[in-house]
Amino acid sequence: MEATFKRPVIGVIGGSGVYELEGLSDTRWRKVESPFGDPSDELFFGNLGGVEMVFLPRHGRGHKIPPAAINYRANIDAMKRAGVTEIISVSACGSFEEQLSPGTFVIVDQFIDRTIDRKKSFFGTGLVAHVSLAHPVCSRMGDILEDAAKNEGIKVHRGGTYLAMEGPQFSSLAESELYRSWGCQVIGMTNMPEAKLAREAEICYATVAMVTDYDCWHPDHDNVDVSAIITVLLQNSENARRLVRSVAPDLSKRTHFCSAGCHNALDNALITSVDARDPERVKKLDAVAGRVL
Ligand SMILES: CSC[C@H]1O[C@H](OP(=O)(O)O)[C@H](O)[C@@H]1O
Ligand SMILES: Nc1ncnc2[nH]cnc12
Repeated sequence: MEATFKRPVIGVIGGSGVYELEGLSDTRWRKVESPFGDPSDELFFGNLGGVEMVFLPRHGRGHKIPPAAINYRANIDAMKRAGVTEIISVSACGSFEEQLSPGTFVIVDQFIDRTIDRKKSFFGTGLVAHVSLAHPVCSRMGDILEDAAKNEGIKVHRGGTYLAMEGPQFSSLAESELYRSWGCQVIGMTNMPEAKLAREAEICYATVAMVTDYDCWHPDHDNVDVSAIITVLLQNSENARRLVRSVAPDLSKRTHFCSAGCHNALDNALITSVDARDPERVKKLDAVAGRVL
């Protein structure tokens, strides 16, 4: 079915240390029901100079949910139901490179998924789909985020591979060295399967990975711990807020579907013949895949 153009609604998924989005008007927290279960929290709706915004704290307000227990499917499904067309993921991360020092914002462009115990697809038995993840983040959003960060005087690095680990423990030194030898730039515990699910839901997705530490490989820096991460995050939260405020109007200027193809990710993805589909699964996919069902 032809896609119908929907006006941009900017979603923000806030990670560690980012539990609210200030500076919006007409704000309200509202529960959004999902057939995939409970999202991490209510969604926070608001308006930023005419731009519709929807915010979700990934770990819930008060940081109650660990990375592996986050219901990523419910979160993305709820965002889709709320009309969100592009998601900015704001995440804390460890750095594998000397020059990516704490405080640097990395606009990630690739992922390696080492998570093991998470639901990673909306599809499955009864309705099988395979989307492309060759380019797992939206390059158009990446361009806008990079320009905005530079304009705001934020130290930004364009491109980089985010190693998604299962956690909740941080890496061993051997793992940290392994990921460095693979050429990864940053490490975190949450952006997979989030990015995969956003792609299946045809929502543009971009990660702003805020470096908080050097994990445990750097001989001149202490091994990462939560208090060090929070200290850096608090120092950087104003930068994160300025970046979001600065990109929202630019993202909302889009008058066509995403030029990078995110809004058409399901065009050639479904493989189960119509008569073999499980009606129950099809029903749950009304928001995520209704366009192609
Ligand atoms: C608080 S330390 C580890 C924690 O921080 C990152 O969370 P998020 O990606 O939501 O900012 C990392 O992925 C871990 O979940
Ligand atoms: N070193 C690290 N490893 C995993 N997740 C992180 N989040 C912030 N720093 C991290």
